[in-house]
Amino acid sequence: MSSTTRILGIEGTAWAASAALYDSESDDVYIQSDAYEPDSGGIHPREAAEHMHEAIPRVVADVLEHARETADSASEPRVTDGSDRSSSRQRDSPIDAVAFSQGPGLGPCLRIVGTAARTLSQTLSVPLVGVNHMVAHLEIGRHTAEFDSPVCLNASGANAHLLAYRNGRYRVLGETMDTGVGNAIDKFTRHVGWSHPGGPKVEQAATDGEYVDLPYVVKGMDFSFSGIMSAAKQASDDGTPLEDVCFSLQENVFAMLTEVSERALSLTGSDELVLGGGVGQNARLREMLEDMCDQRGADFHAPKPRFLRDNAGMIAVLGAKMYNAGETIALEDSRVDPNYRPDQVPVTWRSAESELVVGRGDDDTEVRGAEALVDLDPTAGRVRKRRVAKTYRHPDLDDRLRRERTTLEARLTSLARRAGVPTPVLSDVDPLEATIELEYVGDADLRDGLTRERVRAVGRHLATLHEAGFVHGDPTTRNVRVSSERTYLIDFGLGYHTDHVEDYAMDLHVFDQSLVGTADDPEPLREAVQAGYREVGRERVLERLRDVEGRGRYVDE
Ligand SMILES: C[C@@H](O)[C@H](NC(=O)OP(=O)(O)OC[C@H]1O[C@@H](n2cnc3c(N)ncnc32)[C@H](O)[C@@H]1O)C(=O)O
Ligand SMILES: Nc1ncnc2c1ncn2[C@@H]1O[C@H](COP(=O)(O)OP(=O)(O)OP(=O)(O)O)[C@@H](O)[C@H]1O
Ligand SMILES: [Fe+2]
Repeated sequence: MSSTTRILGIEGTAWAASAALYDSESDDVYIQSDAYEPDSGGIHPREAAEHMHEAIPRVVADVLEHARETADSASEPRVTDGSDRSSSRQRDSPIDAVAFSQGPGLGPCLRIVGTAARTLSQTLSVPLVGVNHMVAHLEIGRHTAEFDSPVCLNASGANAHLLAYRNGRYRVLGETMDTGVGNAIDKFTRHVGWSHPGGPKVEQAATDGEYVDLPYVVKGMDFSFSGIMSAAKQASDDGTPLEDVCFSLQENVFAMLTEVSERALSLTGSDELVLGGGVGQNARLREMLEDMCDQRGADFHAPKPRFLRDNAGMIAVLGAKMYNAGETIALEDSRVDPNYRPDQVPVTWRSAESELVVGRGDDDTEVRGAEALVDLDPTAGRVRKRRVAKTYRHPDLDDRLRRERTTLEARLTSLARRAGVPTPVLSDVDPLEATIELEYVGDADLRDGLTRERVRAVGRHLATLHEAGFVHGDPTTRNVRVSSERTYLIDFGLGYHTDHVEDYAMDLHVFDQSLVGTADDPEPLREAVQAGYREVGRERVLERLRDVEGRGRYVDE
């Protein structure tokens, strides 16, 4: 297709009133933005909407003028037989379509963007394209990296999640269980009296800091910031120097994001990672991700800052891909959605060949997991697992995590077997070397041999652990080994003792996300886990699971 596509994009989900022109032939992205800066506190939805009301018309007018000025040099719009997409451009329109952020975001802001987009589309007689803001954060990185099938870490203000493409959708492999990563940092800076946005200030202050211990919470590929944020506020109230708190906050929060990204690469078998979102402007976060990818031989790409923070360029670029796939919407379908999730979007603009092929070779004797190097000796029936140092993590944090997890893995693997769940028998533990030796079990990972029966067994096993008062912590389709007779749970390093229903539900949620991320037809399997769980466990946990799944985490003011 030689014709050029020209899309005008509009963004205004929270703080950035932004418009952009994308020209597919030159690949040029012209962006005009006007930021809302609160006088005090965080983002006030009403004030932000007032800002949009005032600034959106201005940035749109500017970009439209640019589009008119450059229209002559773009391929001449024609009104012909309709066989060529460029022919649909109206004779007097300098663009082919208007793309706008349809959600997620603050309702009052989104509505102003929606109205502006509808008006413009009617004035110019061009179609509308409704863009999911989070998918745009992801696609801009895939576009500028020219990666085929990356895992994407979205680290923005109101969100934090890992996405990977499977079966026509971007699946959420993991996400924050409470606030977005930028909002978490901004809340801390508000507490110490710094103005919004706090991220850049924390980055600045962190340069002179020293490491102090703070909480570190990951659950499979999910994570939570509430504990570390309260601890950081407390530490500063108690007089810990702010630069030390900022430094340690960055070290822990970004190490958590890097760890879950590595786990997603390991689970999907992808060797490409892209970063998206405003927090991606942080140099320390980019450094950690780069380092992690280097260590495991994966490619990392972070778009330029102008494409990381909220901007209409990413809306226009994805708008063009969607427009070319025929994804325009009628006026009556253009309503905005403050809770629009990325996995609700049918991805029609990508070819199916870019699907990841996952699986482990039969003759591999050394496997690199997300955390460990695992030497396999099926003949001798033995496995040696070594948690290697992660150079991206602060050495104090790294030592602590590797030692704790090795000890926990040993203890909980045995405890689970005593409770009646098949697990490998342990032969040696060395916490200082972060090494354990255990029995080789199963013929394949569950990921490579998914059946309803096996998944049902996992449901029963998880319920058995929960009834015994602990969680697995990282139940994925790679942390289950299967043979013709048995289904084993392995890799208990993220497990812990707890009697909270919420923790049990999270354990199930982590497994559920891994099914959605790795199975071709996850629905019957998702039902099978719950059926298995119901045989042994409590209904309350399943009820809580539905609650966890239903939580909207997008807008947090
Ligand atoms: C729904 C949408 O409105 C929302 N947008 C959003 O959060 O804006 P974004 O531009 O992606 O990210 C802003 C966040 O990015 C943080 N930030 C900016 N520069 C930073 C830096 N150098 N280090 C850490 N955080 C930084 C800010 O503190 C703020 O919390 C989202 O994408 O979640
Ligand atoms: N006891 C075992 N018997 C057979 N295979 C095993 C055993 N332990 C590990 N493996 C294999 O090695 C892979 C990685 O092991 P493990 O999950 O323990 O490492 P990890 O680094 O914690 O991985 P991740 O965090 O990605 O789950 C497993 O998916 C499995 O294929
Ligand atoms: Fe954003």
